[in-house]
Amino acid sequence: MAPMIEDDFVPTLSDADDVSDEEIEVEAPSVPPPTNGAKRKREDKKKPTAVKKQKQKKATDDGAPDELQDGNEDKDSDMLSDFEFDNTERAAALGDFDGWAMGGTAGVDEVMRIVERRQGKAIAAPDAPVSDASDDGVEADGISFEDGDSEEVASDDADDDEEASDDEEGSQVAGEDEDEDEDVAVSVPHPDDLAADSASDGEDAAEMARQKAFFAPEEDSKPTPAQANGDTSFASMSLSRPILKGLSEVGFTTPTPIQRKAIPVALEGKDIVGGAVTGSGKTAAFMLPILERLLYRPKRVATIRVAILMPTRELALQCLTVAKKLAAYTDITFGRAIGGLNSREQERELKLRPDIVVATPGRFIDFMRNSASFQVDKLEILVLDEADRMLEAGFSDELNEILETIPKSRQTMLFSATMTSRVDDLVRVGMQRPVRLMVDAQRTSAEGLVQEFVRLRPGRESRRLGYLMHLCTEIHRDRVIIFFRQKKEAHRVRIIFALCGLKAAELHGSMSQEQRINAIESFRSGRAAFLLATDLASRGLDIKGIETVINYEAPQSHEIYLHRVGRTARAGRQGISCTLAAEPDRKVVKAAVKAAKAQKGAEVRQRTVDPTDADRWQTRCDDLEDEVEAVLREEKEEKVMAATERDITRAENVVKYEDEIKSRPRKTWFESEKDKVAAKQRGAEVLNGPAGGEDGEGARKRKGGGGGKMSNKEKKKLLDRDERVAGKEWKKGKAERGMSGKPAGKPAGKAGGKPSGGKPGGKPGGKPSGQPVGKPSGRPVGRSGGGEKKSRSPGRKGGK
Ligand SMILES: Nc1ncnc2c1ncn2[C@@H]1O[C@H](COP(=O)(O)OP(=O)(O)OP(=O)(O)O)[C@@H](O)[C@H]1O
Repeated sequence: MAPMIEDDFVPTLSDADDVSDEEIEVEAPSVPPPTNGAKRKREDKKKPTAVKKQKQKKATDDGAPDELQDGNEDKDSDMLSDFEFDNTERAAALGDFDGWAMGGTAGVDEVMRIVERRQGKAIAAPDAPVSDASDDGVEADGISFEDGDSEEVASDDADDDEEASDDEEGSQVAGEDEDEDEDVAVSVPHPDDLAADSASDGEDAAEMARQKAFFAPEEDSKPTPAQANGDTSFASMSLSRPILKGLSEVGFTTPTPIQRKAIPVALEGKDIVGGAVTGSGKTAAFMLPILERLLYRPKRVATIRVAILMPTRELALQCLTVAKKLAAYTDITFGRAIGGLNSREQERELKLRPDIVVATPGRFIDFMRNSASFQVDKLEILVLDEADRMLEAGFSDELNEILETIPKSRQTMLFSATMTSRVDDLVRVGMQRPVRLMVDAQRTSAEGLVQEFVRLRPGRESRRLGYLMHLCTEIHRDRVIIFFRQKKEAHRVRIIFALCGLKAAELHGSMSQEQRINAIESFRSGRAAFLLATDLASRGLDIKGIETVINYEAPQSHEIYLHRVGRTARAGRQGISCTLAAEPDRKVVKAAVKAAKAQKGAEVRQRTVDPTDADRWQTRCDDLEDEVEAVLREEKEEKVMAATERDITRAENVVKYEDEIKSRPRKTWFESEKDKVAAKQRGAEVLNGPAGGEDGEGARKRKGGGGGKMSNKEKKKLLDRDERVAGKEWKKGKAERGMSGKPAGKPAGKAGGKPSGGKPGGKPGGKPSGQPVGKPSGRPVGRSGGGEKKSRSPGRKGGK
């Protein structure tokens, strides 16, 4: 039985910390901590005023030396009464709370500009409403970007988290438009589906036994006195006043089921594997106990205590916004390590050692390696949101490096709407007897979701766009997110929407971060009625009032389908998903319909579209083909011109700031471009089946349309191989890892790295430093001192 949490006693972070005077002396909050190596000298060095000014500008200043160096609705009537939110009170407050109200320059729309320019002289506007896109807009609120458009930068951009987007969009490297044709995701079974399909009863039983041994039994926490009296509010959960004030500010009065389960367990410091349907409040489920525990941290020494890792930059930004709002009445501090945003600015924030760092893995590693002031050796809590995604092959290298650097002795929490319970996946993360908290049955969709399917009969697949246009002009006309498998297709359809006068924005990995955020802002604010996105946007995005999700094609797996359709019908609201289902989409559609039928209360319906309506639109779109090509050409020309201008500015800056640039130590990179491509390939293989060797033949055949199913032997082989690779990676020693594909120059062991604040790791004979109270003891600590900061790698990429 879990111990009762007394009103006045909440286990705190680092209660066991031995805070020495030495630490206090060296760690004045605003002064960067002393450290070893050349990097410190650089940080201490006064920068020229010109450079400072440059840094304050947004990333659109292509020539700034930083960039050179960094190269790198409320339809409240729709609320379900049994969703256990307090609807009445929330309605008023929630109207104001929007995790995406973070600014952005909505309206900077290249496609619209080109289309309008061309429409002025070329084609007559169709009889549809005309877009009012303009170039004015609100300035981004505290977000500055890196120049993601530069090819030179992109090729060096090891801190870029494009893995997330690119994996989801196929194996293509962002920015390489020429290769788009290779970016075709073949409709083949997802390995998870295969595993589920092929698992024999014997394997099931063995896995169940392993899970029983691996997970701690879930115990009901003893109700607090308030709860015993029937109080189900947050106030009954022993949360402190500042947290309750934050909650009331955002209008959360009653915990959702996952929050009710997770908060007490997380407050005890236990590891958690949590799963609950999309839009059910998982973010607050891990954030609230973290904030509560941080209230009781020792405050004399600033230390990074919590890292929250997300698979995409947009999610990280969203999570940060929500966290800051919940923490509005506390003194808890936040930092970012998010790809695509200005890294100097983030580095400055991180130097202050914020309590919580919200990060994407690539940028997190970049700071671990290249910023001496980024100390993660005192990390006490690690959260992986969208954890099943983070555990996929595309992220395994990053995750391994992070896990081997941060203290083994920590609390780890994993959350996702499609959370895996497979022990092999979870063992990798180094969890200790985690508590499994699965609120909803596996593979369920939100209660308020109606799932529509439009069947495209054989021979009518080529009319897909005609169907989409009909749906978007006649049926689902506002607050619609449309998912595509390929960036290229999303962009093409975006141009067609613009040519037809439909207000749309697009979101995919070939866009700069600034464009990505502007696209979300444009959709969020209602300037764009449609958001045309790839699976970059399928997970986690919480944009208020999305009424409909359209799947232009079904995604690769049922899991991704659930995440996509989960962008609507969130937090007890109603929503519709509409999937265009032709023969290649069969497998996923079948799984979705089967799951929905098994789910009590889930509504599935078939929508019929008159073929002549679809044909009329298709003909119209076909007629626009030449115009689409012309727009694409103009876009390309503008890109080339912009790149040339950037090169000139860059060259001028190299000359102008030569001394400053040379004085900086070079960065080390987590992955070379080649490594990145290889990692993406591995991710794509896991999703689509291997592309080379014996298995590759099968994959090629499938891609070519022949033989769509993997044999049982192929499935087993794929799974076995993944398990072997994962197990090996995790067990490998540092030295061994250093020799196998990790970037050259990475030290195999500790090289004089001093833990943050000069405190030696681990109290002699005591609990390892940073071990939260209430944490089950006995976690094997694989490294001395609960984590050493890696020394800066002498390895250098490229050579200036
Ligand atoms: N206790 C609560 N009361 C009212 N609204 C809530 C509560 N908790 C969360 N919400 C709202 O529910 C919505 C969904 O929350 P959140 O984004 O955390 O869902 P999620 O479970 O992480 O979804 P996904 O699986 O898609 O990432 C948000 O708009 C949030 O503001």
